[in-house]
Amino acid sequence: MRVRFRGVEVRETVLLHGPSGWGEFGPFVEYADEEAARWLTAGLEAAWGRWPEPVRDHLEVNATVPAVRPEQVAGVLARFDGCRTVKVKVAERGQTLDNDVARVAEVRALVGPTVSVRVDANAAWTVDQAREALTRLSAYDLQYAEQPCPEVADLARLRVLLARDGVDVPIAADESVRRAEDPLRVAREGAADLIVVKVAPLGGVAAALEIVAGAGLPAVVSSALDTSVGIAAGVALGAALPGLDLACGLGTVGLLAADVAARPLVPTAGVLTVADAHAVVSAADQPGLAGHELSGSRRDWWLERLARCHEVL
Ligand SMILES: O=C(O)CCC(=O)C1=CC=C[C@@H](O)[C@@H]1C(=O)O
Ligand SMILES: [Mg+2]
Repeated sequence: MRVRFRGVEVRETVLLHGPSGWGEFGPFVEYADEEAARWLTAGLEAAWGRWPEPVRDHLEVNATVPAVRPEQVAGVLARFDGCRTVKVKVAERGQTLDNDVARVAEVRALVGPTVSVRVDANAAWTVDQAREALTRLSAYDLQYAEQPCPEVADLARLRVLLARDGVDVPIAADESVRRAEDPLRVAREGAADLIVVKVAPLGGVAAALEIVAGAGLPAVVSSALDTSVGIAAGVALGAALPGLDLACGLGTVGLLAADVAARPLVPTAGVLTVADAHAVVSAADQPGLAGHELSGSRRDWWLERLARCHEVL
């Protein structure tokens, strides 16, 4: 990683190659096999299966700003060409609400009033903390707040409290969808205004499409910090969604210090195209692989994990 993101400094992943092209298997290292196995299903779908037909040929993508200091924000934004939406990480462990306010204020000052700004707390706040934080951050005009609190019931309660306070910040569910036993519960309980969907944690493009249909809420497709190969699957999902009004969090290849593809899937003029994603997945080779291969015990660890997850399927 160029800068630390969700505690990750070095991103490791496995690329699979099958008759349909390249797939990715890169569950975060702390995930147990049962959860990681869904990521394998997604990788196998990409390399051996078929994705649904696209209904659009490009997607708008958001810039993603990790929990950096305000003086680092301009440098991060410079890596996202033409993005009209910015997502800012907040509630990072070891930081304060003042740090979040300073970062979001810097983003808003740099992008001006017409760009949309959203925040992602990764389930780090209690309801009271979220209420206080979003009340302060709403001064910077937020498009939405992603997973402010961990529990579905907390999200539902927060929505009621914010409405009562007159704080207009919609709530998006991410972990409550991708890490939940029941990904539709958040929709059933009225706990979110929209959902964030990610191909790998949800077990593939087809599975994610079903969840969006079942939820009946607007959806945003986001990455799992994948290489261009995994991002291509995200583009396939975004391209197949019947409705898509918001920018997708698929611009994260620029957060990696290096990528595997000859033409990395980074947004140009704020968009990613289905044609470019298709080119990555169907390439004969991924040239970056040669420079980034794992060896020794890390390689063994991934191969053993792959085998164990395959057993779970
Ligand atoms: O949505 C984006 O802008 C980028 C992707 C992103 O934020 C994430 C990718 C991978 C892991 C997550 O912690 C994080 C997220 O929570 O959405
Ligand atoms: Mg999130």
